[in-house]
Amino acid sequence: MFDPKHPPQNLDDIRALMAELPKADETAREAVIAREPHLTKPEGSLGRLEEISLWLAEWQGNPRPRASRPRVTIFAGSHGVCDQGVSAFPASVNQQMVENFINGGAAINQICKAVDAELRVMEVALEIPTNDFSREAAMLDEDCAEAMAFGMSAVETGLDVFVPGEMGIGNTTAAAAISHALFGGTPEDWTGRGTGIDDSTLALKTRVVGDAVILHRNQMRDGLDVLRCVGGREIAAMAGAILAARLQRVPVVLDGYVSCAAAAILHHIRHDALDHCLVGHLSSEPGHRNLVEKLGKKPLLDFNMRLGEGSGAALTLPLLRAAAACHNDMATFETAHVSKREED
Ligand SMILES: O=C(O)c1ccc[n+]([C@@H]2O[C@H](COP(=O)([O-])O)[C@@H](O)[C@H]2O)c1
Ligand SMILES: Cc1cc2nc[nH]c2cc1C
Repeated sequence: MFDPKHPPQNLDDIRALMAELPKADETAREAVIAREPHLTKPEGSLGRLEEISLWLAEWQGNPRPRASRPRVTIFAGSHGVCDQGVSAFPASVNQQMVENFINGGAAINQICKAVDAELRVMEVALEIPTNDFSREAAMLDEDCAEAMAFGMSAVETGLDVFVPGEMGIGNTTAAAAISHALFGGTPEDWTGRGTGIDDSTLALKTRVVGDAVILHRNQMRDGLDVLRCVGGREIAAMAGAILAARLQRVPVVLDGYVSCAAAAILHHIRHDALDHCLVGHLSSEPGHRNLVEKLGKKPLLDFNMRLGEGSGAALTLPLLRAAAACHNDMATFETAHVSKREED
C-alpha cells in the first residue's frame, strides 16, 4: 500500500508500488453506462465527451464525474547533457522561468487563469544539474527515487484531475533518449528541434541521443533503469506524480513530448499503468506522434504547440468540465418529456 508518510527510498520500492495498481471502478463505470442512454441526445452524439465522462467517473470511483478541482504542477529540473550544446537556450533560463511562473508571467499562468485551474511550481533540485548522460548515468538509483518521491508528494486524494507540466532546458534530448531506449527505432525517429535548434545542432543532438542509448544499454533492464540513465529529475518527478495519481485514483491529463516520455517509463513496466491518463494534445515535436502511438493514446487537441509547462494539457480542462456537466446535469428523456427514437 502507498503511504505518503513513507515515501519510496529506491527504485525497487517504486517497482514494488507498481505491482499493486488500482483498477478502474466497475460500479461507477456501470452507473455511467446505464445513465448515458437516458440523456436527451441521440446515443453517442457527444463523441469523445462521452468517453471523457466515463473515464473521469471510473477513475474517480464516482458515478458523477467531476473536473472542478484540477491542479497543474510544473516540475523544473536541470540537465547535465546541456554541456553538449543540445538546446537553443542556456540552462540559466530554468531559474528565470521559475521566477516568471511565480510572478504570473508565463503562458501557463494565463492558461490556468483562463481555465480556472490551480497552478503550482516545484523545483526538483534545480540548482544541481543531473550528470551529463552522454558520459555517465544521469542519476544514482536513490537520487532518481528521491525525485520520484518528490513528484509523488504533488498529488493528493480528492483532486479531480492532475496535469504534470515541466520546465527543463535540454529535456527534449532526455525525452528522445528515453523514447529511443524504450521503443527502439532510430535516433532520428525520436529527436526533434525542441526550443528551435538549427540543422547542425539537430545532427549533434541526434548523435548524442543515439550514442547515449548505446553507452547505457547494458544498464537499462527496465523503464526505471532508463529513467535513471538518460532521464532527468523533473521527468522522474512527473513519473512519480503520475504513479501517485494512479494510486490515489486521480485522473491525469498528459501534456507534450517530455510529459509523455515520463509516462512511457511506467507504461514500459506495465502496459495498463497509464489507463488513468489521457493525452491532452499532440505536440509539434515530431517524436510525440510516435510516442503517443506506442502508448496507445489519441491526443484530444492538435494545436501545433510545443511549449511544455503543461500548457497543451491545461487547455483541455474546459472539455473535461463540459463532459462532466453534460453527463451529470442533462435532463433525461423521461424528466424532460422528450420522445425517444422510434423502435427499429
Ligand atoms: O512538451 C513538448 O512537447 C515540448 C517540446 C519542445 C520543447 N519543450 C520545452 O522546451 C524545453 C526543452 O527544449 P530543449 O530544446 O531545451 O530540449 C523544456 O523546458 C520543455 O518544456 C516542450
Ligand atoms: C523561454 C522558454 C519558456 C519555456 N517554457 C517551457 N520551456 C521553455 C523554454 C524556454 C526557452
